[in-house]
Amino acid sequence: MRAAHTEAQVRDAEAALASTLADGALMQRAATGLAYAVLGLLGGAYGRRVVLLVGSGANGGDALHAGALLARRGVAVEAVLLSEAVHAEGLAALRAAGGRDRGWDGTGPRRLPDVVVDGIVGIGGRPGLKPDAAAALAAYAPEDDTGARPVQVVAVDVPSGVEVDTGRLPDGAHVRADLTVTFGTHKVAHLVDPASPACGAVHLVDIGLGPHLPPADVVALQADDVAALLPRPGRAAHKYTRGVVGVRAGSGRYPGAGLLAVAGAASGLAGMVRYVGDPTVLDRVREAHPEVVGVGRVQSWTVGSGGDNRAGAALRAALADEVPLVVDAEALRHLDAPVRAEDGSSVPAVLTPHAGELASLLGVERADVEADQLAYARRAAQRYDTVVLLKGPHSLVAHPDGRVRVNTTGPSWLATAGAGDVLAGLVGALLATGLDPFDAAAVGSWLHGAAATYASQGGPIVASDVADAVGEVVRSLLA
Ligand SMILES: NC(=O)C1=CN([C@@H]2O[C@H](COP(=O)(O)OP(=O)(O)OC[C@H]3O[C@@H](n4cnc5c(N)ncnc54)[C@H](O)[C@@H]3O)[C@@H](O)[C@H]2O)[C@@H](O)CC1
Ligand SMILES: [K+]
Repeated sequence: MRAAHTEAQVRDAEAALASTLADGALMQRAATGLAYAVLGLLGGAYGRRVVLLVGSGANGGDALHAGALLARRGVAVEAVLLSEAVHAEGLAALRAAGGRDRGWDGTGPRRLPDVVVDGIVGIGGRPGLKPDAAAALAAYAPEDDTGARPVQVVAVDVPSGVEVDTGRLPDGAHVRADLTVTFGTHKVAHLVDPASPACGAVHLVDIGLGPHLPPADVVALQADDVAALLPRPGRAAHKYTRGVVGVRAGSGRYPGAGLLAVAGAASGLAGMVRYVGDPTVLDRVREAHPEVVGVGRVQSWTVGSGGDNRAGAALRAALADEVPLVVDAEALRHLDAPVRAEDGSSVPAVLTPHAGELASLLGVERADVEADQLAYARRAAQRYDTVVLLKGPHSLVAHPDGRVRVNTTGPSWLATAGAGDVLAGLVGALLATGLDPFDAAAVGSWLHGAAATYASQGGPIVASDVADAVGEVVRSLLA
């Protein structure tokens, strides 16, 4: 499990740990990890040039101490001090090791360095960069019109300027890193979009914080977590004990969505798939998936993918069964908050909106959701009193109690028509096997992304490729 903590949680844990250690020991651990990560990126020391952008706090102190270690190894290190007052011990260490420093006077370098280290601000930073910091960054790590850079940028702890606890980006400038070296635990911004791409690759340095950290509210499941949650048929299993998933999706207008939702549901995780819906879709489903059967009892429903104006009726029919369900696409438009069966009892559900659909569920603008995904996913989970899977490059699975699982699997090629239909069917199948909605949504989105990676191999894919690859991913997890 990759855990992401908030600034306050990190500060409490650091205080508890620091009280057991000599002064400055934690910063030394952080700076050493940072220096070795930079050395790895440089691929050597002699002849390499590193510039440190240094702000007023301990984040700048990390950069200065790492710079000292790099300078002792033979790297040419120059610190650009962006504040009158920087970490005094760090600066002394850098100077003693032969590193140079200068203030920022608006003039850029004669020759660009190999790596720029962003020690402007860490978890104590306010959003955005001050004009001096933004100008120094642009001078030492210039970008062309496409955003490409000749210089690699390593962020200390977090890319300066991003919002650490929310994953939001500021209105103004922020650092865009190739590598972020963080300490003790991940921070929310490392996992949550739109901030997470600004972190580049994230490298975690263990500074001994683990025992002092509380359970994280924001986590990302890893392969072993998913393997542990995967349903496996017992020795005495038969198709009904493994779970029956029903699909009410697709329409005369969008027959393919029905087929793809069935393909996701028919990944082999549940014991049986039923399709209930448009007769023309049913014929095509039977042709493509001869194992799929018609009306009967189910342990879960997937409703709404590629639906038409009958999606409301399909949703009501599914809710009436009072089994767990996935509510997707068109069916989302017919949901009341909180999600309840007709008799008022609560029904375990997973809503699977993309940002636009989540915006409609909450009566806000799509751009607002995209800018503040964590907050809006949590708000929807609370308002609808159910698990919400907000689909995106890093999909969020939000529980009404505030916990969130971030999905980090899947290539950009997964942004393809019908991929959401496959996901809805897959999560429905996992619900049928008995996983609770939070687990089914998180495991489903992890498998969906991993299947896309497997199918893509770095190239283009279509949605049915994703469904076809789920079995292979499950096999490798179980191996
Ligand atoms: N606390 C600890 O025990 C450890 C902290 N570490 C480092 O310490 C960092 C946190 O240090 P600090 O609490 O000193 O805070 P920061 O270094 O994040 O920065 C806070 C300082 O920057 C100024 N500032 C805030 N927003 C700014 C902005 N947008 N532009 C320019 N200046 C701004 C503030 O006035 C304050 O002086 C962590 O991110 C990590 O890098 C590590 O050394 C590990 C140990
Ligand atoms: K930073």
